[in-house]
Amino acid sequence: MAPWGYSKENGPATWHKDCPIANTGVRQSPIDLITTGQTCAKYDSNLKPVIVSYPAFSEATFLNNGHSVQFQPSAGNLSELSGGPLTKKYKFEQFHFHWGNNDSEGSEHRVNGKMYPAELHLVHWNSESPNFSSFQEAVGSNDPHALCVLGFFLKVGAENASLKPITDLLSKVKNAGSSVSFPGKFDLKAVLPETLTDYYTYDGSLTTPPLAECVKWIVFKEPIEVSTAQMEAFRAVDDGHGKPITGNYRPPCPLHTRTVAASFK
Ligand SMILES: NS(=O)(=O)N=C1NCCCN1
Ligand SMILES: [Zn+2]
Repeated sequence: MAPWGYSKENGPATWHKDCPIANTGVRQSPIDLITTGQTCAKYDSNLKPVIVSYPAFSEATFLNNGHSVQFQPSAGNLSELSGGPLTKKYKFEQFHFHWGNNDSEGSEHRVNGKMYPAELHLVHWNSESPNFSSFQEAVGSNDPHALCVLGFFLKVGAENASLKPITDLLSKVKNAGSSVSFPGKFDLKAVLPETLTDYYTYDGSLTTPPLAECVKWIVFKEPIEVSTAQMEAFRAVDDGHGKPITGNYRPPCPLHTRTVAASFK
């Protein structure tokens, strides 16, 4: 089968052919985060702020893999995540983005049906588990919380100086399969809001094949601002078939019996 993607021929509606869990899974991601009514997110006063320890990365690869652009530091990186709903420490693996070809679509998670123009995912794996000792092993582990992904919505506004080193690099990885070694240091901490207190959290999956149901999702309420020019830079990245990636987001999946917790009222 042709590698998966987001076109009519290989997009989310076809992924079940190689990944049956796409249709049979009961904890698939993304979801629509509903804030009022029956199945809405429930405030949980026990939810603490998320704690990140992200020393500036000094060595990383920035890659266009044909379905997103991802920033992956070298194996030695010491960046860690804890707190929030987590009981363990997680190691940073990579970050990547999902976006649309206009400002009314692009995020994977939605809030009361509203999509943002893009969504940033920071991917981590549980580094304290006795059952695996790498990201790839974590994905294949069947552990319900092997991974933790932090999701941040992007909205159009002022230019984001902290993300500029990334958005300025997009033209260098325009072609699918291309990658560059990230020049200099990158301070991911500076991209994030200062306090990581207000978020939704639920048990879900990877939103791309293999769609493994091993992710503790933490999606932050406050969007991060980027400029129109920065959004346009994402929309110029190619998918390997000579076309721009025009919407690398999976539609929302059924909640089934899951509940969503909110760390804020
Ligand atoms: N969009 S997602 O859920 O983070 N999906 C991922 N798939 C494999 C690599 C890490 N992330
Ligand atoms: Zn993602």
